[in-house]
Amino acid sequence: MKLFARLLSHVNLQELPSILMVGAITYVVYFYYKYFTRKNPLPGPIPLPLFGNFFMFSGDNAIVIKNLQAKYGDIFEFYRGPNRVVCLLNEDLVKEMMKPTLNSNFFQLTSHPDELKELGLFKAGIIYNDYDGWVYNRRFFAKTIISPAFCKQAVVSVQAGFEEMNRYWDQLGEDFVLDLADWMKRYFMETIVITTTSKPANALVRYYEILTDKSNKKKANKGSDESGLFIDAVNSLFLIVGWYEVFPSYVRNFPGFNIYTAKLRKKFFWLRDNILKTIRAKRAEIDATPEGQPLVPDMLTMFLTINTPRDITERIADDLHTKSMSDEQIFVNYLEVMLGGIDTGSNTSCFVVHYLAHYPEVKKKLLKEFETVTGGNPDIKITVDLLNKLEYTEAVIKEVNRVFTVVPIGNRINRDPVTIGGITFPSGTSFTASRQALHMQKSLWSKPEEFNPDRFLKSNPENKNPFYMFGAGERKCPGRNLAMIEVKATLLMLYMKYDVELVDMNAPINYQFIGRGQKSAGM
Ligand code: HEM
Repeated sequence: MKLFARLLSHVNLQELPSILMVGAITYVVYFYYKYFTRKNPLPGPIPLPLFGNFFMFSGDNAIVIKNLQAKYGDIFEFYRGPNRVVCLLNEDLVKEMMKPTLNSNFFQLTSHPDELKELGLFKAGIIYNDYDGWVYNRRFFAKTIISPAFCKQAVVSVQAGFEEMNRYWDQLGEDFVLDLADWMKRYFMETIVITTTSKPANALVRYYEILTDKSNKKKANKGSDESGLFIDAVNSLFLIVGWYEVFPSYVRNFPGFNIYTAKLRKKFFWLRDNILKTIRAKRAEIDATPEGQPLVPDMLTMFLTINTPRDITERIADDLHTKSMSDEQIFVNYLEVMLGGIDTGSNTSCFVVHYLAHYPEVKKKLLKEFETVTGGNPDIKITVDLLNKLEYTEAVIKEVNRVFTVVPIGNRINRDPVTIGGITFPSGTSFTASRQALHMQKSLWSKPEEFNPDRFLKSNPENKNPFYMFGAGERKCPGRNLAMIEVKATLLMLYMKYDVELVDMNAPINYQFIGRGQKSAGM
């Protein structure tokens, strides 16, 4: 940057437009020279310099990829920003990538995780860490989240969150048409924040206030106080992280884009400071709790006490990972809980509601299962044991995810050269697998276009098929157990209390996979 500034100081201002023009033309010529002489070219749409095929992906990525598959076949390429991505769309092509091998050739998820350095996410937490850092963080994350004490507490929080939402719905009255996608997003945010910190995010109450505010003041100032800013920053997380993942620093800092980058950075660092404050307060709270008095088994308390004399994690640490976690490390893990656990759960729940409205026979069977396990009591205290009995509900959730996969695509980078589909790719190639396409493969699923939850019943052989709702391999979703608890409990409470109808039965699910304004329409 300094060199660039020094060069500029020698330039006559009148010559600047011509210099910029020559620079731009040189870049475009260089980009297309590299593009047309690339190794192992695959079919695929022609990219734009800097942006690649970014503009094609403005809607639902899974649908864009499905359309590209129809045109180019099961293996093709596109450009994410200036980086080439090889897209793989059948089980034979992805099986090597999805093997559950530790430190596999496909450990890395993004091509330039170092771009996340500016946000403090590179070599931290789980998603953007190197292998050793990942092992440490993932071990604590995954073991915390499946510990019986945590799951028990999570069920309590989910039920309390639903009851709170229920009170607002009652106050809104029977004739009020609910935007379920908005409510679910807020409800999942509330329950995820409570299970992580034991402190409310006030996401539900704020939404209720905004909906009922006659003066429109709250609507206009929706992000202005602490909880509003928190909700807004969490809602923008995917966008912020995605912006850094896709666009290298020279694009992010390009005049014009730099203003947008600064806006995203501001939100991110506000959130970081806010979360660090919560973590420090929790640390102080633990220190002030007398020995012998039990600590609440939320995720922060577990992280903060790992490898300390107050360890409440039922000894999830081992001889190799003896360090306690720093506030910074805990911050990134908390951020990843929100990145992984809010939109996924809320959208899955909405998609199920959509499919149940269209498949009354399935809904009838589901309601029967709810009736049986609860004895018909809509106010029953929900427990993990009760949720484990919901086999058909689990089958419905999986089948909805098969036909409408909530995280439809996933990325991997190879460490060593690899041969896939007879083509050898150099190390560092970016691959994208479409989980949605794999879930529709005719050779694996009988009549894949048909919605049939029975295929996921334990007695059905299709239940053993490779299934990617939670991904696969060493990076398979560590939150899957919690996710199933939350979604099952939510559906149980919703359908035991309400008869849910869609406003518009003809409206398809309106979904944009990127994390940006994800919505399920018609509810
Ligand atoms: C219905 C809900 C959920 C779905 C469908 C889902 C799906 C996924 C998928 C597909 C992956 C990528 C796996 C791969 O690349 O092979 C993933 C990763 C991840 N998920 Fe989830 N997830 C859900 C809920 C959660 C929850 C509740 C949490 C945390 C509380 C969570 C945290 C994570 C994390 C941290 C990763 C990254 C793992 C790694 O890179 O090692 N997810 N999830």
